[in-house]
Amino acid sequence: MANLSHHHDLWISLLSWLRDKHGMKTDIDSLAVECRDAPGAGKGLFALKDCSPSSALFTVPARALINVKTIGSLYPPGPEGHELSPVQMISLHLFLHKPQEGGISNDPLFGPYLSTLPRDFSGHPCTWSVNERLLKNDGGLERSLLQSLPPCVRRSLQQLVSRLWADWETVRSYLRLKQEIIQNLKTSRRTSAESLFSESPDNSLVQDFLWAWLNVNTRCIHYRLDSSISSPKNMTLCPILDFANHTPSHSDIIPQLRASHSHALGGDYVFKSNSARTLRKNSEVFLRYGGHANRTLFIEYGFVNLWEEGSVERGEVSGEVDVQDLVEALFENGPGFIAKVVKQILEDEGYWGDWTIHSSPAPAHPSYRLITALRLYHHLKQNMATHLSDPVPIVDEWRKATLGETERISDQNEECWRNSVADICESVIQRAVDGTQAVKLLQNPHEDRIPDWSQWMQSILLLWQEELEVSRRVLYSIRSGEEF
Ligand SMILES: C[S@@+](CC[C@H](N)C(=O)[O-])C[C@H]1O[C@@H](n2cnc3c(N)ncnc32)[C@H](O)[C@@H]1O
Repeated sequence: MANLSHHHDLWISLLSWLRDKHGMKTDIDSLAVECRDAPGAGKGLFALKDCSPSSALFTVPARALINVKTIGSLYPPGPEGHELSPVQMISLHLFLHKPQEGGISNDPLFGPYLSTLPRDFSGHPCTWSVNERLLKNDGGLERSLLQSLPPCVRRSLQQLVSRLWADWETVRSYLRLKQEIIQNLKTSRRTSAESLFSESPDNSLVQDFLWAWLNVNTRCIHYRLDSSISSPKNMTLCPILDFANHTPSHSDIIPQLRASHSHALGGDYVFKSNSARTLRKNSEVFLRYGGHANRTLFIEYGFVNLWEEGSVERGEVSGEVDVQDLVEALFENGPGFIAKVVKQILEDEGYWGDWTIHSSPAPAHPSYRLITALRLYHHLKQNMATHLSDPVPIVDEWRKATLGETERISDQNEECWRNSVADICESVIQRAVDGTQAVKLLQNPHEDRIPDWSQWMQSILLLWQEELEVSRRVLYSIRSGEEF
């Protein structure tokens, strides 16, 4: 109960800050949502009243957002052009002003907002990876959790975690050059910088940066600050909105910049209800984070969309599996130096990687990128005796089929790549069966300390189940002679 009321107090403080400091309207006519417990997903946003389609839900003043426009002057470029990226800058700000355990943030600018951010990311796979490295021999639990993940999930996670470590190093180098940032902090608890600049900083500092970085990664949304739509600056942390959980089917909240500010970038952020739906009082208000595959949701956000066993295979739920490791292994096990040649050509032509199989739309199918890569491999393999030293004519034939100038390279080539897809599906099926078995054997080592264990296991099992059902379905398509 104490915890519940603590959260409620933080929410009330946030609203007071938004109203008194930033002039936000927080009466029920202007703020139609509130933060409540969302079982299985932490906190969530809920409607305080019925809201008709396209009605205003709330408007967050521009100055209450955390982005390069509102904090950029605190973190100017360093002497040798050392500039922080938006992710690094916002992460640094959160890192410097992380709330004390069980307390609030002393940040004079955004304290009441930072105090509402989640404190615990122990179920996020990025945390498992960082702790495995920090705790070394004591990181056995984290190691077995990581080893229980499907290989493609582990691989995507490694890429994400590499970004985290690179950002941490950049932020440390920046602070080393601009030590006055820490020296001038009046209210932050980061008053001493000694360990920060040592070769191996205290684990607690790394974990605080991880907390900051995960908040940025899981809560920032697109917000136009730069005239170029693809600029990395176009992101922000946004109070209230960042309590919205994801649903794959639709968005109840539609972000938009206030029309009267459309000439100016970085105006107040207005959120309206969906134009095709009425929101019912007390219903949860969802934001669709994007059409992400479950492995992406898992590594970026630490959860997966829930679905019923069998529904991917029945075509009711869409599933996707990344098979890059198996395709690379196929190339590596090919004759001679073929792997090197194939990689070089596919990289040059923009077809390296992102090789997936999909359960929908029917028929379940390999991605075009996967078919294209396999076509090249088999064409080279069939002609390597004569052409590997000069693959230009082979590549030309492959390119023609890729660009649709010819329908196919040859019937034999079609048969070969289809057989490879079937082999890949069989491998995925086998390892999904083994992987599921291994996860079921994993034990919660500290029942009292990991209350969310069964939820973590459910997510990992669903990732394996998706691998199983998608690959079975694609194998069925291949064996039935489906054309893709
Ligand atoms: C933008 S925050 C949403 C608010 C968050 N639930 C909280 O307690 O502050 C994103 C995080 O919420 C959780 N989340 C969002 N949608 C979810 C869902 N459908 N199922 C489970 N967790 C979800 C994940 O932990 C994710 O990283």
